[in-house]
Amino acid sequence: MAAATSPPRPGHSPDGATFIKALAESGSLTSVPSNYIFTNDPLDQAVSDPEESIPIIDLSSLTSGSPDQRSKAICDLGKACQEWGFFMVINHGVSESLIEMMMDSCRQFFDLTEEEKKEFQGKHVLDPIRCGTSFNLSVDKVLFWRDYLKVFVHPEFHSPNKPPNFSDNSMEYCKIIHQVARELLKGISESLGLEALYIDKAMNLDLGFQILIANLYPACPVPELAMGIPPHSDHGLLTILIQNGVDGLQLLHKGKWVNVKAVPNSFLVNTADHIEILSNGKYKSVMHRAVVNSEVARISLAVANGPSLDTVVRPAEELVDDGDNQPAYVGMKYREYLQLQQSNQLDGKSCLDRVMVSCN
Ligand SMILES: O=C(O)CCC(=O)C(=O)O
Ligand SMILES: [Fe+2]
Repeated sequence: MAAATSPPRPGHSPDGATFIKALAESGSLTSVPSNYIFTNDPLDQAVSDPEESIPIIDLSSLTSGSPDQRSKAICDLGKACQEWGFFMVINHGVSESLIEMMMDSCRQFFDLTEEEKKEFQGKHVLDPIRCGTSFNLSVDKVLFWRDYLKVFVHPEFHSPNKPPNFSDNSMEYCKIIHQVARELLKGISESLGLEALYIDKAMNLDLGFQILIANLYPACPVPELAMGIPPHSDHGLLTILIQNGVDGLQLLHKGKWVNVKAVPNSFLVNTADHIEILSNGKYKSVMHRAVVNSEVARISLAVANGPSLDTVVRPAEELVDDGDNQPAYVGMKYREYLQLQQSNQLDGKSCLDRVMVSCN
């Protein structure tokens, strides 16, 4: 436990990780410790009321609508992927009680003692259960105001054995989220002019790699000086995120940062790097970041839905030719991509640059 006179210094304790939660809640902080100071360009301020509103997709029109409703939903989905790389999903059919239970389990995980959480620290970026602070302490130059738990949940299901209901809740929640992701990917395939199950088959989603990522961003005394998670794109196909009613996610849209004001009970979905690769750049992965606030802790729960680890992802053959649509990305096995992304600093879309043809 941290005494008020000697607050823990995350990332610098002899035994590895200390969590930002302990530091933020120690009552000893009036400012942001220097190793957390993240200087944002003032021009990077986010806007709350963008001229265009963030797209909303009604999942029920996609799964059980009339043919006309389904065609419209596919068209809306394609537009959302092309113009934003982000959309909110409503009428997703996942019960509010399951979402609440899952959120509670995450909160209870972060409320475990430091000693208990350290059991799940993990050592390697591909360890199936890993909790920690910031992003990757061995490479982060500035620390982020974030604690996290990452768990591989598909095709093999893992779970910490504490708190008591975490395993049951995450198994049920992640299974449903996998189905939602597959439904959305059917619509996205069709919006690209491919057959509905194209992405499902090409990415071998029966063995699709799924990671549950719980993020805790404690209240911060001077939020302008710290960053929860810096600008980045996600590595998989689609990330589906919920939060504890506290906003903080921002997206880069047409060169401006936009605050996401979440519609209650919606899923916040973003397209990730492997959709960009597969679509040969027609749909880009969206840059996003999470900011912190001085009032309350924010918890977000992101489920990253990716290809199977052994899939070599490259642009869909149907979308490339020898003329104007030459492949813009080289193929790479998802496992290698993941390892690359998790082992390096989180730095915008630098990982995707490595598979872009123009950079090779
Ligand atoms: O907390 C958020 O809203 C974003 C989290 C995120 O981008 C991530 O976990 O990859
Ligand atoms: Fe992300």
